[in-house]
Amino acid sequence: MASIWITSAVIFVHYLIKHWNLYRRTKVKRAPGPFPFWPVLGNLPLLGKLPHQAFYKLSKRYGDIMELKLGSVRTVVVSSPELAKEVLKVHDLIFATRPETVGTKILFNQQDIAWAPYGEHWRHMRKISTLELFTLKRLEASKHVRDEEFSWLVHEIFEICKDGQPVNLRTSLSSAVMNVVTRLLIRKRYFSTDHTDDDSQEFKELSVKVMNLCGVFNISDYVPFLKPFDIQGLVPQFKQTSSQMDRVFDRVIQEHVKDKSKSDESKDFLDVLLSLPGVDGVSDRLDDITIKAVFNDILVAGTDTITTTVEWALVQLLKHPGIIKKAQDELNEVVGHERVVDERDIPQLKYFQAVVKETLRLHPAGPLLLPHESREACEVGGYHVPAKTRIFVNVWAVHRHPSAYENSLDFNPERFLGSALDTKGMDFQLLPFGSGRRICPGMNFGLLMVQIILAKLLHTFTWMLPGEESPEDIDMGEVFGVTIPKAVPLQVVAKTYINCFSH
Ligand code: HEM
Repeated sequence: MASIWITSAVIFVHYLIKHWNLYRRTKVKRAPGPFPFWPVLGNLPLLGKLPHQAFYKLSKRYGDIMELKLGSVRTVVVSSPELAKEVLKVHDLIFATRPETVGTKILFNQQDIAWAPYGEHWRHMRKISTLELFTLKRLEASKHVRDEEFSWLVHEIFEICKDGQPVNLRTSLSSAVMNVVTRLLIRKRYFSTDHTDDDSQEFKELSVKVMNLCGVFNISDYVPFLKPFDIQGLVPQFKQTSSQMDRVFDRVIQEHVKDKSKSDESKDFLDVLLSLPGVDGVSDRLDDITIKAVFNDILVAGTDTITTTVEWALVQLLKHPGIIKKAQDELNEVVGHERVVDERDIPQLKYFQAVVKETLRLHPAGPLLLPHESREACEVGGYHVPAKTRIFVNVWAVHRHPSAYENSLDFNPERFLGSALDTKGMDFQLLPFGSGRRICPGMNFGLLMVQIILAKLLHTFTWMLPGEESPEDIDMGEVFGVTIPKAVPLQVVAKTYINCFSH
């Protein structure tokens, strides 16, 4: 027994000396950071359950750029607007790739947009997404889908709350958002109480599984020698979900291939993808693997992000009665009580837009963006960043940086009134959608969805907490996953504000 302890101690001391010497011998200047104390795990134990918050706290000690060792992965984290600009603008091309992870390799074969490494395939897919899928024309053409789904959402909330019962807002929101997304993708509506057929059930279960698996932390991605052991038992789940996805999407693709009778206006995303030539420039259509991967991207990236943002907006508004009143007064002034609010009203709703920006500032759905990786060595903030370093832009910290905002922890939409700051990736103190080559391609769609849902909720209802609960009691805890939702889903009671149920 004693010999095991002595051997372990010798290995540990050897490890410390090796790292210390390595640090001292390095000629180039490396960013400061905590000593990678734990053998094998390095700094991983420092991250806890909310890595964006852990990085934020560490940045207070080590600075706006830090280097850490997560398992065996060299990682640099930047936390200020200036350094975010260096990574996403000055060195955009260098940081334009993604690291490979076990899950995304099995689930998407890295043939999607979000997890594809920088290269020909990603460029091609990105071009398709901007020129064919997320165009202004398609956004406008799909307005009726949003109008229908969100007026059903409002009715559903009305029905649940009409006798004073609380609604779990997240459940209702996520079904409505999922329906909009699946209607755009394949003209199908899966998420409703009257859709209980096997297809809908399988699709619902599958989307929940994909979402959960995409958000899971896999130790094998950081400690590669653990990969063959798969100690969390994730690989069978990835594989099983991947083949279930193949089954579901094969069915949908076959249905679409058979039905060629659609007019241009009635084409969905799948029709568009099926009409495009293959990435290789030889095949007459995109291969099924790529199509399925893009579908998954849109389902994962385009649903929870919206639901989470709207839920946080309402939480903040419930905590700030003066702000919700101002937003509702503005809606009443611009829209009035005779009709329902419409997407076309949003440009006139200046205070309301500021509320949405302030929500995206304090609650960015992707607080660390997606991980970037350096394709070659470069310098950031005067420090050397070697090739193949993982980069996290901690926008959660950037959005709280004292150089960017006064009283940065306060929820205060007024800060955006009369300010030209926007969320389109040009202002590096406000980056909820990222910036540069990897900026969110669904940005306009996502922002519009958040705005119109929130506008409808505020215009139609007054909102109250159930029972004796007071705004101070609202739990503000977060959980880390694909997005950062509230740990405890918000329960609220909605009372009708305008009478939109009589017509
Ligand atoms: C409030 C809504 C949304 C937010 C806050 C959001 C945020 C983000 C962020 C932070 C990234 C990573 C950027 C980076 O790594 O530098 C991203 C990427 C992405 N988003 Fe969104 N997103 C939203 C909605 C959507 C929607 C609606 C879609 C599609 C329908 C979408 C599709 C994507 C895709 C495909 C990527 C990967 C881009 C790439 O790697 O080239 N997102 N999004």
